[in-house]
Amino acid sequence: MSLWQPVSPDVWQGRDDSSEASNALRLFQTVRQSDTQHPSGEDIALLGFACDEGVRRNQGRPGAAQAPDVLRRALANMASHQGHERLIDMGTIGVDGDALETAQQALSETVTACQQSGMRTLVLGGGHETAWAHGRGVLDAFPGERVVIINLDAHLDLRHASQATSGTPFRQLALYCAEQQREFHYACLGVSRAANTLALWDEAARLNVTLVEDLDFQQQALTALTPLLEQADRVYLTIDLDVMPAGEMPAVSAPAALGVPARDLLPVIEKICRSGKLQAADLVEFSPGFDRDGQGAKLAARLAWQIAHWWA
Ligand SMILES: N=CN[C@@H](CCC(=O)O)C(=O)O
Ligand SMILES: [Mn+2]
Ligand SMILES: [Mn+2]
Repeated sequence: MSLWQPVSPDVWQGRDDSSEASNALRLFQTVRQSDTQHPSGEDIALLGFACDEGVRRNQGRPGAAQAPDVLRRALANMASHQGHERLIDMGTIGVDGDALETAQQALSETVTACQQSGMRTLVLGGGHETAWAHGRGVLDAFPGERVVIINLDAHLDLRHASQATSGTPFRQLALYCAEQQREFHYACLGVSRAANTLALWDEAARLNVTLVEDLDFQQQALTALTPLLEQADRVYLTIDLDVMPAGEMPAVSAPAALGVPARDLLPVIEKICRSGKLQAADLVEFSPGFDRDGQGAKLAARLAWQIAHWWA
């Protein structure tokens, strides 16, 4: 089986208002496909990662493998504004059975190639195992540069485990940086004290992670961003959708009891996007089977929509 899967033509579909005016367009009419267009330096490569093997290994609720096309469909009918013309859909990378590491390697290499050709990368899907692949791809594209990883998440994902899971990506990235004598810069914003054991908090302290708890997000998150953005050469933003309250975002592997509402997340996301340093972003842990009337998909797609818009 090929790990790379093209996007089916029935995914990017929506309401056609183009007879009303030449700029009455929606994303399905402006997103370009990689096989028909040559990417340029200004483009944002949209990549799906159809994978939930990391969630399965982490004893979670599988389903995140279905995320890429569900999120593409939710994006398709949204109005196309500034920045959205830069989106170029490069297809989806899947996982063959339980061969997670092979799929992660494929995503990592694709991200590095896109980044080195001057594109930025927006990855949709996967459990948080996406971050080991996406983050490594960015690190490999910019050796010698200071890459700051900003994770909006209820969980630290610094687990110590015998194999890669959705709970280990930032520990893997920390080890990877240490092997290369690179500094590891990691911030976890929106983290829940109740959802992470003391052992994980100790690990975060050992790795000098910048932390803003869910309870303090409104007061502290924007302030905490300033030094992070100043010290960065490049930023990798990863959004674990379980950072939001379960009532807003039911469609995740591990729903948050409290969470940070999207309204509070968005100013932080905007500041990161407008910093001029954002190189890569992803939305992970979306699990469509747990959605309610497509509301979680719409909200996740709106975050992706804002990122592409503010990135411009
Ligand atoms: N991606 C990470 N997920 C959480 C899952 C927690 C849970 O299943 O309750 C973690 O490992 O901490
Ligand atoms: Mn996570
Ligand atoms: Mn999480």
